[in-house]
Amino acid sequence: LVVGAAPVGNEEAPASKQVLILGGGVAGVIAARTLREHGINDFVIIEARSELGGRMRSHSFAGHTVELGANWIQGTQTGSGPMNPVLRLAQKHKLKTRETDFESITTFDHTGAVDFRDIVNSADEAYVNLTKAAGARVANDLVDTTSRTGYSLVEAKPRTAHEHAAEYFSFDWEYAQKPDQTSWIAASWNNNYTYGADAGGFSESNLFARDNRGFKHLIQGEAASFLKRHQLELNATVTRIEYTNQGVVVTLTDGRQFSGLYAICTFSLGVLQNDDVIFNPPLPHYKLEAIHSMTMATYTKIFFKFPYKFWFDTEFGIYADPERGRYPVWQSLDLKGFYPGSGILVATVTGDFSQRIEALPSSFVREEALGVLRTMYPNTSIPEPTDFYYHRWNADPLYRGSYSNWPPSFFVGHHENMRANVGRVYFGGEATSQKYFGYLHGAFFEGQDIATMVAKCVKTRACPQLKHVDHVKNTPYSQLETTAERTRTSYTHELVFSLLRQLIL
Ligand SMILES: Cc1cc2nc3c(=O)[nH]c(=O)nc-3n(C[C@H](O)[C@H](O)[C@H](O)COP(=O)(O)OP(=O)(O)OC[C@H]3O[C@@H](n4cnc5c(N)ncnc54)[C@H](O)[C@@H]3O)c2cc1C
Repeated sequence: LVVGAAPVGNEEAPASKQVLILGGGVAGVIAARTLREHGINDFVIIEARSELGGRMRSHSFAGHTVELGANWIQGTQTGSGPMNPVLRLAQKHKLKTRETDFESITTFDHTGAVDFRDIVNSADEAYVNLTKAAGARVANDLVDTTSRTGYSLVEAKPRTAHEHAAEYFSFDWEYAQKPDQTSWIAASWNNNYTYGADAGGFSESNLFARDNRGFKHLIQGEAASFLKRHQLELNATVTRIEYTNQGVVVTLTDGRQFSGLYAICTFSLGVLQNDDVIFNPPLPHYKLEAIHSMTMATYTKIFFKFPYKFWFDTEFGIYADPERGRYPVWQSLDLKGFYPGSGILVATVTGDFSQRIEALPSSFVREEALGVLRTMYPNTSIPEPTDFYYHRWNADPLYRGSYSNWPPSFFVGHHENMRANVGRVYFGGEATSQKYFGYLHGAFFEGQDIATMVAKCVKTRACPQLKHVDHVKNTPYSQLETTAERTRTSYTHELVFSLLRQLIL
């Protein structure tokens, strides 16, 4: 395929391809499919790994296929309402799934099994109240703040280990970060657009992929249905992207170059944040501010294979450790409808705790997590696991985390800037989805939307420039000065009064 890249100058250079699609995850494959639907076949997907799928990543573990990355179709469809496009793909490719029952839980603390399911239910209610209150804030044009503030204002203030574990299960386990680190308003719309049928979302249902071909099969199967061999370049890692208003040239680690009239970059937010790919000219300041203001969170699944099942018969075990976020969620795959008889138990950790275990040797993490199981089952002799694995998403240079999360200091203007094109490089992936950031369907819609736009560019050469704002602005400083002035004045008055008081006394 290709190569002798055309130089990128001031005039439109003869390009090897009309469109370069950088990355072969959901966004990249759906972008390719969309271009094809618009009659554009002169494109190539450039993917670093030896297969398509990206963060849909399965792993052969103890004789079964488990998912290191995405596992659930989150939100399906309510009646004839909007349908999650990932569900449509799953149906087309006959993916085996199983509905998850989040109420099927057993609860534990440092003394063993203790029933605090009522507290878990209250935390679920608090989460619903949190999202409702966020809606009221939007209606009243109030500023965003942290989800922690939101929880406090709806009077959900976890104090005990049980309350923290319950809150974790309904919040951190979804966003991969704490309420303190997460926007209140964006987290709520992200939830509502996915799960809230009355807010235009899909449904509350979550389908767990449990297919021996792997969840990735739906994207690989889809690619196989339309992609030609010459439209795909695997084992091709991009190190450099040179761009102008006339074209794009990318350079790979092995020195090969590809040129295109346009490029769609679907690399994760983490990859963009970590300078794993160099842009030339460097990305403009507004773009960099946006990229570095969103968070690439981390969600880690820790897989154990035991010689036999000794644990709960529910789908989940919730463990309340005195330290919040320390191995709080355990999911059994050794269940009817999942992988019965498999002996597989999965613990999940997120956020800072994920980063911590990524920095530790696997043997240490294995013992630490086994220690938690011994705490949960003080009267049971826990057998030695015969297999153990977790993926270090944060250290992985192709992802640098698991999925994006919206922090409270990230504004809608920032998000527009994240999505905005620079020259002829367009950006699309889960993180550029304003409604569905973090999710597979976010990546799907972005791949589709950006490719539709680029298809128009190719056909008409009249290319829409995506909106960006040069400066994401705060409250006008003139108003702040007035306030500061006022504060200073009253402070001075207080000082004078206090000195006078001292003199008098
Ligand atoms: C642990 C975990 C659990 C998750 N759970 C769920 C879930 O249950 N449900 C859900 O909806 N979502 C879930 N997600 C999120 C979901 O997986 C992502 O939103 C989605 O897969 C992102 O797709 P994408 O195409 O935007 O990005 P990616 O999948 O990251 O695709 C980008 C591609 O670019 C490639 N690449 C990166 N750098 C380079 C380079 N320099 N050169 C060439 N190629 C490069 C990568 O290999 C990758 O294939 C989870 C993710 C993780 C990690």
